[in-house]
Amino acid sequence: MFLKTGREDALLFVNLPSPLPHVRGSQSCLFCSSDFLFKFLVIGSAGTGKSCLLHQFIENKFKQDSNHTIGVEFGSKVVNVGGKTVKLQIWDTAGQERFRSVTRSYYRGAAGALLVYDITSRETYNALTNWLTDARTLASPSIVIILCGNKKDLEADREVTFLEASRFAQENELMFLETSALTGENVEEAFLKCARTILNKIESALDRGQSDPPGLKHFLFSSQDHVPRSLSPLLPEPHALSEQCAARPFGPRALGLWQTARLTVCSHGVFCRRSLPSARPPKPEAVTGPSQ
Ligand SMILES: Nc1nc2c(ncn2[C@@H]2O[C@H](COP(=O)(O)OP(=O)(O)OP(=O)(O)O)[C@@H](O)[C@H]2O)c(=O)[nH]1
Repeated sequence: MFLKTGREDALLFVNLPSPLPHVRGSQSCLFCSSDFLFKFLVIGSAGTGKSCLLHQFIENKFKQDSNHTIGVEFGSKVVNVGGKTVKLQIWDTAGQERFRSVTRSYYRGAAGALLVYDITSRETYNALTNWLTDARTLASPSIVIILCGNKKDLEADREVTFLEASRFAQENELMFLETSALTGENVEEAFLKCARTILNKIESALDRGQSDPPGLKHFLFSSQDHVPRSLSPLLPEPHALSEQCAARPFGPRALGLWQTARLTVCSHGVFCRRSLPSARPPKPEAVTGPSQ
């Protein structure tokens, strides 16, 4: 669906026609049927249960044999948030110190993050400030972070009280939940709460008439930054989709987000790369866009 008026113009890029002609038949492209794509990170010290939280969220079951994550792992899920379909593209990072430089390279473009500590380990709680510093400096300043006190099921071994963690969250402008990847308690809530807040931010920025509010690009689409180098050669050239978009009634404000549209292609490329034809040169109108 393509929309023409003010506010919706800015949403144009997340309402691409589904399916796109050049990806027709590609059932694997979840992005095509989503209104939004948010890049999420799961960060926190080793052993806090980040991989188990992601697994519980995606598979609805506890990951029994979870090993230390090497570098990063990836998962995605389409959820419904306030009537909008949102694809969460979730990067589960390694908590071990030796991978810190690798995980630091994944912050860019993240719209949301789950910052995880283990309620039975004060050490993991004490490390939160360092993780937060990384998130605040390496991601967009508008990143939405939810603090998750995981392993809520291990009440007898608790070392961090709910009250002190909720104070920490308040002081650092974080949302807060205690979760259990084992029982599933509050796991979906954590992801959805974060996604809902991001969506509210986007919508209130657009309501204020900001077609390109600070951080919006980060919210809408992730860039190629997180695409593994091995996949990069498989991605289509940006103009493969630009041409498609240029045939649509762009409003002047939407043009301000042209660069964002180009990034969409990259996201598409990851999921639809087999269906995309080889790139054709862009038409001159693709640069200026037709007037309404
Ligand atoms: N009781 C309980 N155990 C959990 C929970 N979540 C994770 N675990 C256990 O905690 C251990 C570490 O879980 P992981 O998910 O691998 O931890 P991680 O944070 O991804 O660790 P790294 O990949 O090294 O950063 C595993 O033995 C899990 O079985 C939980 O909610 N409750």
